[in-house]
Amino acid sequence: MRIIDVETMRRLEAETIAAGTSGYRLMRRAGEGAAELIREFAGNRFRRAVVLAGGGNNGGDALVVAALLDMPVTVYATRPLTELRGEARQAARDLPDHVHVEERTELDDSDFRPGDLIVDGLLGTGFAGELRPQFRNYIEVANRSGQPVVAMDLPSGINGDTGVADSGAAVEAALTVTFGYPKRGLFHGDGPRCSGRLRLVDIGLNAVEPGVGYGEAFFAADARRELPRFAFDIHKNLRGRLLIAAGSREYSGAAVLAANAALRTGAGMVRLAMPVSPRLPLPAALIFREFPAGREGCFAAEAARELTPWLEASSAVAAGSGWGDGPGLAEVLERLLDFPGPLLLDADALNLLSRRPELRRRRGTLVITPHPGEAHRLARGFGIPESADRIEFACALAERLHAVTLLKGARTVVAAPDGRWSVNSSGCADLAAAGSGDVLSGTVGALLAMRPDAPFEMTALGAWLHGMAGELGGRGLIADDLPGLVRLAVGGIAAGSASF
Ligand SMILES: NC(=O)C1=CN([C@@H]2O[C@H](COP(=O)(O)OP(=O)(O)OC[C@H]3O[C@@H](n4cnc5c(N)ncnc54)[C@H](OP(=O)(O)O)[C@@H]3O)[C@@H](O)[C@H]2O)[C@@H](O)CC1
Ligand SMILES: Nc1ncnc2c1ncn2[C@@H]1O[C@H](COP(=O)(O)OP(=O)(O)O)[C@@H](O)[C@H]1O
Ligand SMILES: [K+]
Repeated sequence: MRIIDVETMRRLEAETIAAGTSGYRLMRRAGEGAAELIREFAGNRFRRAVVLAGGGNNGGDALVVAALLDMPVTVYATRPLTELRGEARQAARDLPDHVHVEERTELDDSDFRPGDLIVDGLLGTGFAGELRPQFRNYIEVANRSGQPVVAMDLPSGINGDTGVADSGAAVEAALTVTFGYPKRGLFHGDGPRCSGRLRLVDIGLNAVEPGVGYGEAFFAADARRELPRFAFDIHKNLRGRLLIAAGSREYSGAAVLAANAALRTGAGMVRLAMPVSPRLPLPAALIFREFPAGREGCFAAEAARELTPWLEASSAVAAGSGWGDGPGLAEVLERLLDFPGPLLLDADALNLLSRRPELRRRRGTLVITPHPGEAHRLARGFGIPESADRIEFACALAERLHAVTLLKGARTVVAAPDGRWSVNSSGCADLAAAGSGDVLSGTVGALLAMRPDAPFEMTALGAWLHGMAGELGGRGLIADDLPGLVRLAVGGIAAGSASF
């Protein structure tokens, strides 16, 4: 989905309205979509919704939500609802009697209590200039309450174009529901930190013209389009044959996590090559072999030659998780780089490549999945200037290494050597846990094995499925849980579920 700036958003709204859809119709669609997502997010955890309504259309969206929630609702309005204009005025008129409205110049801590779900409809794309004291007060008290906030369109206080909280205060949302198209500010500056989980509601805006906009963000609709679909009578050999070359004596768990994830993502056949026998039980569905190890418990150089029959039997390879560091690994890496299909390199394979950039030659597609530390080492090794802007940095790595580059973190970026890039919308802080990257490498590897011809799309899809698995797991998640949750995310998308 194309990322756009505020001016383009206004133009598309105006054009859609001129083409015959009323502004209020658009606002209703936004509010209805948001209310549905809030119901799903909230479950039965909350006793009351507190809706913060500013004086513009962002407030109007929140009033539509207030009318639709099936729990007690209190609206704190920054100005009398009778002073609202246009569509927001209409939304105020349509509020049912049971919604309790208070016009408040100021809020204090006692205005929120445990069991509240806060809806932020203070400021959206119309926010400009210095935050007025009343809005700053609303934002600060809401953040201080510790109750989860769902932001309408943008977290209030965030500039829709730059993502910067220019006035030093912005809503820290648990969930942001953005309307029509994702705005640029959600992906820069304070945007990723303040927006929390991200969802998009289609409000039927005119389509953005090709070439307009700024890059792509990957949402559930993109996952629905990209997920490989199989004929009813497919054979396992056509569902992707992945070789995972991973692990060491010290880090055998990494290999097992990657293998589980690849199987649960739906690869037809997964082979796991390790330099040791894992101390953990392996899934029976896995094909496993122990390869020669050096003294330090890592792959020995002889493993490079012995891998040949397995490489010939595979449609993609994922390598590097838990490799550790040993003298034989460079030869193994060289052998893998000769593999003609897609090769995913992660973790220690990337660190090795950073130290030995001359090894970078390739017949097939290379996909790299660095976390920020590994990306930093690659930048040093390959002489790439580091950029504080993660999108720019991922693009520079992709271009220099001629590799589809997945730069991990909140709002993971996937960049292609040809300049395309896509920011992932799914994911949450619960993914910041040991082993979660190993699962990602198995998931992306499986998708590359299924669709070797679409490495950029499959890598972006893998990031989305992994992020969604994290969201499904939530607090207390450990990497061992993730493969099963990836399966649920894949299953939900494949079955056309309305969730996500
Ligand atoms: N149009 C459509 O069809 C659709 C629009 N949609 C929704 O509308 C949103 C855009 O609405 P918008 O343009 O009304 O602006 P909005 O974000 O509510 O902000 C304006 C308000 O903020 C105030 N304000 C401004 N600066 C301020 C400051 N520094 N400090 C404090 N206050 C400040 C300003 O106050 P005023 O200057 O009027 O006193 C005014 O009250 C968009 O994000 C989306 O949610 C969806 O429903 C889809 C259909
Ligand atoms: N704050 C966060 N929000 C969303 N995703 C995150 C966050 N922190 C980490 N992740 C994701 O978790 C994974 C961590 O991978 P990595 O750092 O390689 O972990 P490990 O090496 O322990 O497996 C990546 O997919 C990354 O994008
Ligand atoms: K908002």
